[in-house]
Amino acid sequence: MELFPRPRTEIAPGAVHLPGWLSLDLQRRLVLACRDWAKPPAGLRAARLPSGARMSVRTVCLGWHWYPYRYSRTVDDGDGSPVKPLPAWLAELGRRAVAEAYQDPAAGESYRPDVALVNFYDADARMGMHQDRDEVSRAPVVSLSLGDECVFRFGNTENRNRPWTDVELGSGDLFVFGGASRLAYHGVPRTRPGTADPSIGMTAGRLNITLRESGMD
Ligand SMILES: O=C(O)CCC(=O)C(=O)O
Ligand SMILES: [Fe+2]
Repeated sequence: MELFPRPRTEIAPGAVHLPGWLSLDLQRRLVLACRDWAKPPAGLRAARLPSGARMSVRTVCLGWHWYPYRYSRTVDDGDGSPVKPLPAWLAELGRRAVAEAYQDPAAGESYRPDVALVNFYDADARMGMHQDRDEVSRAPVVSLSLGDECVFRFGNTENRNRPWTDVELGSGDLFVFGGASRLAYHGVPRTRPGTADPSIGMTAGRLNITLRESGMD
């Protein structure tokens, strides 16, 4: 429980932050599910960038497997296994997230996420500024955070430089970006190790789940 709950904030048009959106029970359920999804086959791995460098963040995908810079039904850059399915309950959580972030039940109804990227950050992991643009659909991205807090840098749609807004994302926070912000550059310059609440079942690190509509079939 936070002593001073933070309010819903529109960071940019179409980009909404809802602090503490997930109950502790749901956070626990998601942590357990992430642990399961992380197992091989088609488990957690650090993607290799075209430069040859590995990402410091480790990722497991559901629904469609993402690797720089495309989607596939199989883990083409890893063990070749079929990607794990995206559970219906997680897609439903995504619909609720969009409805509540935009205070628009119809926007929630029509949201059909079919991809989830589950990212695990250890104390040293970070994510450079990038756009989520490998999806054909321009439906919103739903982001759920668990464990350690982080600095989430939300930039502009033109380039990876300023102007940007640094948002503190804590465990249970929801961030939705769609509409005019759907192609905004964003990244995670740092996490805040040791800030996680162990009662959700995570003793170290940060998890982030993004839900997306691929627009593919
Ligand atoms: O970890 C985050 O909060 C952002 C993750 C992200 O931008 C992505 O997976 O594309
Ligand atoms: Fe992203």
